[in-house]
Amino acid sequence: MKGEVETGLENVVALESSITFIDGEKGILQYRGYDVEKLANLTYDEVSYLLIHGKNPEDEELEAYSRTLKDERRIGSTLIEVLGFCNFNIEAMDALKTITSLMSHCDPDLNTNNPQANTRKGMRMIAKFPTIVTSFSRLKRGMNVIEPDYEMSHGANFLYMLRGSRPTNLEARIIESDFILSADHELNPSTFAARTVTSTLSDLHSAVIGGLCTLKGPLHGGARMAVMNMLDEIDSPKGAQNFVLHKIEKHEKLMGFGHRVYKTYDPRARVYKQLAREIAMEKNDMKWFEIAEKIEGAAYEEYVQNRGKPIYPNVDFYSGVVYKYLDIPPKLATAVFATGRISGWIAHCLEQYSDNRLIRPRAKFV
Ligand SMILES: CC(=O)SCCNC(=O)CCNC(=O)[C@H](O)C(C)(C)COP(=O)(O)OP(=O)(O)OC[C@H]1O[C@@H](n2cnc3c(N)ncnc32)[C@H](O)[C@@H]1OP(=O)(O)O
Ligand SMILES: O=C([O-])CC(=O)C(=O)O
Repeated sequence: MKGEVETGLENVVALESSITFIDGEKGILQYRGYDVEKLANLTYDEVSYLLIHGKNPEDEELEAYSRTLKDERRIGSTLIEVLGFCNFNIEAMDALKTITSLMSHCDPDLNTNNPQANTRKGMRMIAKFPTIVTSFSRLKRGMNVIEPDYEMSHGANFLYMLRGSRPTNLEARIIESDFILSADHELNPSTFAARTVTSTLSDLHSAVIGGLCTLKGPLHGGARMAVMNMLDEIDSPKGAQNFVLHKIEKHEKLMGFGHRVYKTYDPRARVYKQLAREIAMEKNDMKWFEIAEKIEGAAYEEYVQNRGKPIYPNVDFYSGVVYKYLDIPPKLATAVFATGRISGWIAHCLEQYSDNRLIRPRAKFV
């Protein structure tokens, strides 16, 4: 056995991948060689195709990809019935993992594990996640489930199914960018989990369930829900400074801040901050944005003063602010993140299957 224990596998390079590049010192993030800031202006379908197929789609390829995703949006009455049985005190993530598991039973490619079948299975999950999450949310609020629209964009249809009314153009644009910005992030914990499941040659639904269970934790995607709860708790820009000081005094983590890889501002947080500003202005309600800016300012100053170095917002911070403005309930936040992340998981699982070696590190016995 070589080497010392790297706790949390920090800086351990576990595999080669041609999907996503991160420079954590400079704050650069690229999917398939393209800066995420630019990709955030495309459609989710385009970026999903890019991640999964490793190239930009030709017009007709995008047309066909998008058509399949739209046509696959519907979930059957059995899945809706089971959603109805889910405990409504749970987070949408728990419903999503239950339904993903059940969905595998109904998948026509259930027992096939080749690249074509896995791409089809992956596309079904990408298409149906918005329907599952929004249906759960509506049932939880005692409302009827909305049939998907088969023409709207991925993002616009998500908000339509959540609310039962069409979103504004800006809202539709913002949720589309949200799904793109959330879509992939190299070997983050949930993707690593999904790849580990894949590396045993288990099936794609199992790998995605592994990803969902991992994303849910508050140190990972669960921080997005925690950020929304924090905004509610602070409730006014005046309360932000004290909130941050209190966290430092109690040696508690500030949710939506810090990152294993970024030593500087997370490039996605910068885009989310701009989106949050735009939606706040459209709604003529700067409250959540101002609270967030105060938290960010206080976190920077107080951590420099108390710990000698700043902490910066990560992807979960301003996305939580954006969700406040989109009226996404906190218990839905991490499942909305997963609705974007699913394309990244599928891309990584396909890459893993295509050149597989069992992922199996060692422990140092003590
Ligand atoms: C989609 C995503 O997963 S993005 C991350 C979402 N998670 C969060 O926002 C939760 C809050 N953040 C954190 O817990 C961490 O920053 C993590 C889990 C993201 C990264 O963790 P690690 O790389 O293991 O860093 P670790 O937790 O060891 O922190 C290193 C130092 O920075 C401090 N630190 C890191 N993040 C924070 C934070 N959010 N608030 C306060 N201090 C922090 C730690 O206390 C530690 O200080 P010390 O060296 O004085 O003990
Ligand atoms: O990369 C990570 O460790 C966490 C993260 O930002 C993500 O999954 O988007």
